[in-house]
Amino acid sequence: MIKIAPSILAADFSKLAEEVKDVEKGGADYIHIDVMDGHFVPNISMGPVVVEAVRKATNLPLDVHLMIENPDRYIKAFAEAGADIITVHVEATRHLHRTLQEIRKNGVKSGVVLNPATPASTIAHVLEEIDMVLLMTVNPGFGGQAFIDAVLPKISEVRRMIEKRELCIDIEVDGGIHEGTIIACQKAGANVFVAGSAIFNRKDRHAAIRDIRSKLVNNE
Ligand SMILES: O=C(CO)[C@@H](O)[C@H](O)COP(=O)(O)O
Repeated sequence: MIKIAPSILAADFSKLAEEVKDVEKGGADYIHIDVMDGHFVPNISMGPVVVEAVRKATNLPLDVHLMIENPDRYIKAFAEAGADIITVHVEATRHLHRTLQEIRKNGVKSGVVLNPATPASTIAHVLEEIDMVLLMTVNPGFGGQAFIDAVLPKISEVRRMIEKRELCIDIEVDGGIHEGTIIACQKAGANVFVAGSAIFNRKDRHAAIRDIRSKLVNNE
């Protein structure tokens, strides 16, 4: 199932509810929320109060990407704030298997994130515990960066790992996703596409979502 997930990091925060409603109307499938702690990544963004505010603005699933050290401390808070999917970084999580189980215990779908430099083999032991793998196609921390092509073989590798074990797990890609990069990601095996600047930097967000989606095969 193809999903388009606008990343609100690139939205206008002075009218966040309007921005979220606009992309929902324009055909978004998820709302992607980037949580940064100024420690795991060199930037600070939003926390559970923003997730709570976005929850009130839309019925779309909220896909919450935790770019924070020791995410265990905040899983309950993000679940209570209204997250539907919580993803944690392999590189920032001390006891990954336990953390992923904790996410599901809180009634939320669980996902694991890999930085561009992190090999696919690091998640082989947790595939049964997850609903989604998020493969970063930029180094996390900022919007508007250039897509790293070298991640493409890892997308195919993760897709093969999932198929070999006959699991039903989404592969999401995030960073530098736009009309020119999305096709290669789909061909490699991704089915969930995060886009920040490619959507929010355009005046007509409905057209932006439509244009991105139109590049994909089986795009319903
Ligand atoms: O997680 C991140 C950045 O760390 C992303 O979600 C960005 O927000 C994507 O922005 P674009 O590359 O699409 O502008």
